[in-house]
Amino acid sequence: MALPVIDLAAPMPVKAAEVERACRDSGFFYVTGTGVPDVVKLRVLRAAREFFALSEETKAEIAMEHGGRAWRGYFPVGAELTSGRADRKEGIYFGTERPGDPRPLHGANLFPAQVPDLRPAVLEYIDRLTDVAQDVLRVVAVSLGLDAEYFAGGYTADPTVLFRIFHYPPSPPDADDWGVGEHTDYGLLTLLLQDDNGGLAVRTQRGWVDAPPVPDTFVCNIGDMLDRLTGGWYRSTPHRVRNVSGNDRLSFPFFFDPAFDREVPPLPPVSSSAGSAGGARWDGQDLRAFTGTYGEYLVGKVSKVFPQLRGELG
Ligand SMILES: O=C(O)CCC(=O)C(=O)O
Ligand SMILES: [Fe+2]
Repeated sequence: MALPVIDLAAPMPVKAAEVERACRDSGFFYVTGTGVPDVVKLRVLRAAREFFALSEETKAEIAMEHGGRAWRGYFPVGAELTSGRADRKEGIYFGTERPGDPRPLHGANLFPAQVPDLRPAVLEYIDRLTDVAQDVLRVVAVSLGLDAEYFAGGYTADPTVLFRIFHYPPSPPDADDWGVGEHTDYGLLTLLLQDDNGGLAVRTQRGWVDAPPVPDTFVCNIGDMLDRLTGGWYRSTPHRVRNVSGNDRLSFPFFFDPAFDREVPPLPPVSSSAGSAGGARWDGQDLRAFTGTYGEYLVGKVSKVFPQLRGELG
């Protein structure tokens, strides 16, 4: 029942077969052998913990309201919605540091003066994880019968990178709200670092399966774009979080998505049964029906998450 662990240092044919199996099954697996040093993870964990311990007033100095259309900054507990319902979490939104880039969801990050190490920690983490994501996509490409550089030379040559740090306060055991309500991710690939507390669960074909922390790994999951590109051959699977550990939980999802200005047409079918393989999607949406750039798709999605900021994205 446990989710598989895939070693990125394994020979390509081995890892490609494992990735294919995992992506057709739940779309969730762990990656190890990524080469990301512990210090890079510890540094971002430590700085995040320091940030969330600040007063609400201090944290609000980098509130998302100050991030404009770059869609960056801090949001307090209860401000972010999943499927219209408030999540029990607070967090900070980041992305690739690109001061002056006027596109929605691009631009400069907001960093807190009170935790000076957060800036270098986050920027280093984003750099490292960008390399890991390109590596995972090489394996995904090969698993689909494509050239290893298919993504890096195309959809993700200039990727849309969003990085978030979440703090989930403890939920009582009988809570009926969620840290993050059930959802799928929007893009190609998500890589998640989490602390020791657990709480993430995945809705597989066999029922809900926990994705607890596993040392020296990231949780990796396929997003809607890869589901769409493969006509449902690879599944973007619903997941949710409830932190019943009794402790404060920190998690670090890194979203790796197609270039903002690119159209994302479906790939050629990988097999005669691909396209119908997945059956109806969990939310009844037909991802293949979408046309336009990835940016248009993404802006439509995120404006539902923070309705009060919708105007910024216009
Ligand atoms: O915090 C987690 O474990 C998962 C977060 C998540 O699913 C998301 O941000 O899309
Ligand atoms: Fe997610």
